[in-house]
Amino acid sequence: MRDKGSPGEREFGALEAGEELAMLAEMRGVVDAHGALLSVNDRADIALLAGADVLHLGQGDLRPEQARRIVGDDVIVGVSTHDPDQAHAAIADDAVDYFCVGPCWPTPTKPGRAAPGLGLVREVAGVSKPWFAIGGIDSARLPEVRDAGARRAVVVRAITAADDPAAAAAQLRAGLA
Ligand SMILES: Cc1ncc(COP(=O)(O)OP(=O)(O)O)c(N)n1
Ligand SMILES: Cc1ncsc1CCOP(=O)(O)O
Repeated sequence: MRDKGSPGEREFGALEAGEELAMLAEMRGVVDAHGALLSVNDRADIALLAGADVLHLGQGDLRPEQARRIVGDDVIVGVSTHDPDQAHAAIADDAVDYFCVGPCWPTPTKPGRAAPGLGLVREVAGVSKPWFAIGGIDSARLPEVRDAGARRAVVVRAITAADDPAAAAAQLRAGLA
């Protein structure tokens, strides 16, 4: 769950911790019904209390080893990275289970975030720790992202802004198979 920059956040302000927990409790039921994972953005305390499967950290959040002290060893911990140093630090960090590299293209979902582009994807291509390309990716761009070496991708608008989100997700999945 990521509320940052959402229409709901713009209209009602950022979620209070209690509101976020209540929403996560509802989402737990939905993700379980679909055999999916429940991922919490930024907040280790909320991930622990929500029984999340995944905690995703940005560069300005708790460091992975600090977050681990809160969520323990059973939660999957991931990190956003935006340059080679950050990516190699995530690769070397035993507290990190996966990492993301991007934005691959500038994206309105992350206003003001400079895009390292596909160069960063190429930098980490072949690394054995699981990693995802992120930022500005849609089905049309997926072949380029794959050619750069990515086998996994994170998208926001390509699904949330699609006329048919289920079809868009299926097309993306097929493009990564
Ligand atoms: C899988 C995945 N990737 C990235 C995010 C993070 O979004 P955000 O908090 O806006 O960005 P960073 O601060 O981490 O750069 C996520 N939740 N999940
Ligand atoms: C959270 C985040 N971090 C780098 S780009 C991004 C957002 C990606 O959104 P979109 O898929 O809509 O470009």
